[in-house]
Amino acid sequence: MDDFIAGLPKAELHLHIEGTLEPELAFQLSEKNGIAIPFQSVDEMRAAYNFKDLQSFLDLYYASISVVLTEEDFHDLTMAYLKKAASQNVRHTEIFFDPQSHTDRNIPFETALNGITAALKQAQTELGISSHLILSFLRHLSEESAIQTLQQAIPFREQIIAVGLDSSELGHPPSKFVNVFAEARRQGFRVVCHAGEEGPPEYITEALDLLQAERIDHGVRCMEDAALVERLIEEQIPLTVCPLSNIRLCVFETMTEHSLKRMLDAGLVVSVNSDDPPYFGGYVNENFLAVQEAFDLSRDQLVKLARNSFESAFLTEEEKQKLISELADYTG
Ligand SMILES: Nc1ncnc2[nH]cnc12
Ligand SMILES: [Zn+2]
Repeated sequence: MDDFIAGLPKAELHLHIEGTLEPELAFQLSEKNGIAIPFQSVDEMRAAYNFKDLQSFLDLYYASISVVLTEEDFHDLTMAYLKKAASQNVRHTEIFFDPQSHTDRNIPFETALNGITAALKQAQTELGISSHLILSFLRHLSEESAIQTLQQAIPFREQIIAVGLDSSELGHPPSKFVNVFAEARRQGFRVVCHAGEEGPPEYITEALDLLQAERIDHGVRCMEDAALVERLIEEQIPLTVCPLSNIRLCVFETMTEHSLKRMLDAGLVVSVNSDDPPYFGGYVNENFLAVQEAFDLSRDQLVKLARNSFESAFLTEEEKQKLISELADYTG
């Protein structure tokens, strides 16, 4: 099954570029930029990836990104992820970036954006991997701050396909961001939203009703609300699930308790993604492998998850069909 998963064509739709910083690159950038990190070695840094909940992870995630400063740093960070993704046969990826985590440390919006987009373009030609970029607002900050961030994004509208909402979920419901999402939709951005990771199913409903989210990131707690599950199936709302992330952040105690298999069996449009791979112990293929092993998934079920990833992407019908036919030809 390892080889079957390795070669399976797939899309990755839930990936935070800031969360792809490997300790090795963090140390290189720390030295280059003269910014200290509170670890003596790569091993010590990796050993700190031991979280009790989402917030304990976010504290380290925001502290670690402080070493990434220049356009070149953002380019190198993004290129490292894209090379890894291409090596795992990711054919298309939709990447989050958190501009407020950079503008709040006086890095101009366009420094992060230009570095990331240069890498996306380079990877399209050199690695044959296509990508879209999603601007994610930090929900622990104010709506006013999100509005300012949206304004900074307007000149770069063509380079950003969608807006999303991430960071500390509990206590920061989608309803806090109704105005900024309404304006983003007016500007032509597609809409996604992290909901139902640590937060209750009501946050998923709010994301759909109040933000008009077209895709839910995580959404694993939808299974607590049968009417919501029915709605998500009826409306074919995709859910980008991140199995290893959910275990490392203690959303579920063990993989066999994870809701992914129940979600798949119910007919929800679920895909498998890595979220913040070095922090959670694996890129997309390690996530596929973990759920395959926990639930003894068949080849057909793995193909279904890969097909869902293409169906859920912000691609044209023609682009989707091309990738789906590549998947149909795949025999492992
Ligand atoms: N899993 C996650 N949930 C919320 N915000 C995040 N930012 C990076 N990873 C995240
Ligand atoms: Zn996420």
